[in-house]
Order: sequence, then C-alpha cells, then structure tokens
Amino acid sequence: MKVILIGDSGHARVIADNVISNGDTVIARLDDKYTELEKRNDCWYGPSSSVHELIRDEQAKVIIAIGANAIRRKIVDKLNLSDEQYATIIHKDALVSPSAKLGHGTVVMPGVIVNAAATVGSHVILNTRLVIEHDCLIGDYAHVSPGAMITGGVTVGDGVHIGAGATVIPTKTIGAWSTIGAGSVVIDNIEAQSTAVGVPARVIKTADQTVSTTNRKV
Ligand SMILES: CC(=O)SCCNC(=O)CCNC(=O)[C@H](O)C(C)(C)COP(=O)(O)OP(=O)(O)OC[C@H]1O[C@@H](n2cnc3c(N)ncnc32)[C@H](O)[C@@H]1OP(=O)(O)O
Repeated sequence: MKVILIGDSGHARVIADNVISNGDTVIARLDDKYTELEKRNDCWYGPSSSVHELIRDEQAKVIIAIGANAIRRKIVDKLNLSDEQYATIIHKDALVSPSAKLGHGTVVMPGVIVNAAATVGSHVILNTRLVIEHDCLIGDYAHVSPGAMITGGVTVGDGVHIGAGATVIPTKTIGAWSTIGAGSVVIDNIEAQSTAVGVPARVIKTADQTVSTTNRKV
C-alpha cells in the first residue's frame, strides 16, 4: 500500500516507521509549512492541498498524522475525502481481536492490544503499548496515549485524549473532547469537555469553568 501522511512532525515520523515496518511505502509527507510540491529522495513534500492530485496519480491512501485531536478533525473536514481514501494502519506487532472493529484513518502502534468486541472509531490514535479491553467503544478522533489501560466496557467519547499510563476502570464513560491526565485512574464517569487528573481522577476543568484546585483531591 502507498500512504500519504498529512503532517510532518514527530507523530508523523512514528507513523512513517509503522508504515515502513509493515512493508508499505510512505510516498508523501504533506504539511502546510511547505509551499510547493517537490520530490526528494523518492518522497513528495508539499502543502496538504496537494493530496487530491497525489491520490489520483499514485492511487495512495491517506493518514492524518497529527497528534492534536481537534486539528485532525479540522483537516478531515477541510479535505473532504471519502472514507475509502483513508488507510487504517495496524503495526505488525499489535494484537487486534478478529471481533474488534477499527475505523478508517485510525493508527494502531506497536505493542497495542485491542481485545474482543471493542469498537474503535475513525482517525483514532492507539499509541504504543496500550490496552483496549473487550467491549470498549472508542470514539472518532480520540487519542489514547502510550501505556494506557482502558478496561472492559468503557466508553471513550469523540476527541478524548487519555494521557500516558492512565487507567479507566470497567464500564465508565469519558465524555467527548475530555482530557485525562497522564497516570490518572478514572473511577467515575467524566462529563464531556472536562479535564480530570490524579488517583483517583478528579475534574479540574469543565467546559465553562475551572474547578477550584483547593476543593479537589489529587
Ligand atoms: C507519544 C506521546 O508523547 S503521546 C502524548 C502523551 N501526553 C500525555 O500523556 C500528556 C497528558 N497531559 C497531562 O497530564 C496534563 O498535565 C493535563 C492535560 C492533564 C493538564 O494540563 P494543564 O491543563 O496545562 O494543567 P496544569 O499543568 O496547569 O495543571 C493543573 C493542575 O493539575 C495538576 N496535574 C496536571 N497533570 C496532572 C496529572 N497527570 N496527574 C496529577 N495531577 C496533574 C497540576 O499539578 C496542577 O495542580 P495545582 O493546580 O494543584 O498546581
């Protein structure tokens, strides 16, 4: 498979490694820091608007290789590609249950385990060595960071960022576009657009306010 990466920073370099180690080829790295399309060392570099001609000429698939969830969504909206024009990248050293489902544009890094009947949305990042347990639902544009443990039956909303090494206990729900701090342990449902940190995780920010830090237990 030929792959076009949108984004050319650290996260894109990790995805490029995944693509190459699977035996596939990165044919372009597009980023709006480039103004003109040019080929260097067998790879195209240029602005993201070049994607349409490259898909047509090279019959390649696309990954939005940008870590920030909201920016990934913005670019998907802007490019207006069909679902089939996106790749799904699963590193050869990831274990994905045959009964799990993964959406288009989603990337599964090395050492990840996705267990039975888990459903993972589109344009999701499942980062290095995390676990998504059975029956979890992971929404579109979510990013689950390295080493996180999402236990059975958890729902992670669209655009959620789970920090490195965080744990969510079974059946809890994390509302859309929330952030969970690195190393936190979530034992309650978390409202949408909140930030929660600590062990156990307490909400420190909500959509319309910052919760007083003197009242939280972290
Ligand atoms: C391959 C890769 O690198 S993938 C990237 C993975 N990235 C991560 O895992 C980063 C996750 N991000 C975090 O943990 C961040 O600290 C966030 C998003 C939770 C909070 O960031 P900010 O909104 O900037 O909050 P800020 O740093 O101001 O901290 C606010 C308070 O929460 C506390 N806090 C922040 N993060 C944590 C945490 N992970 N655990 C416990 N407490 C925390 C701070 O100590 C501070 O407490 P205080 O008010 O008593 O001083």
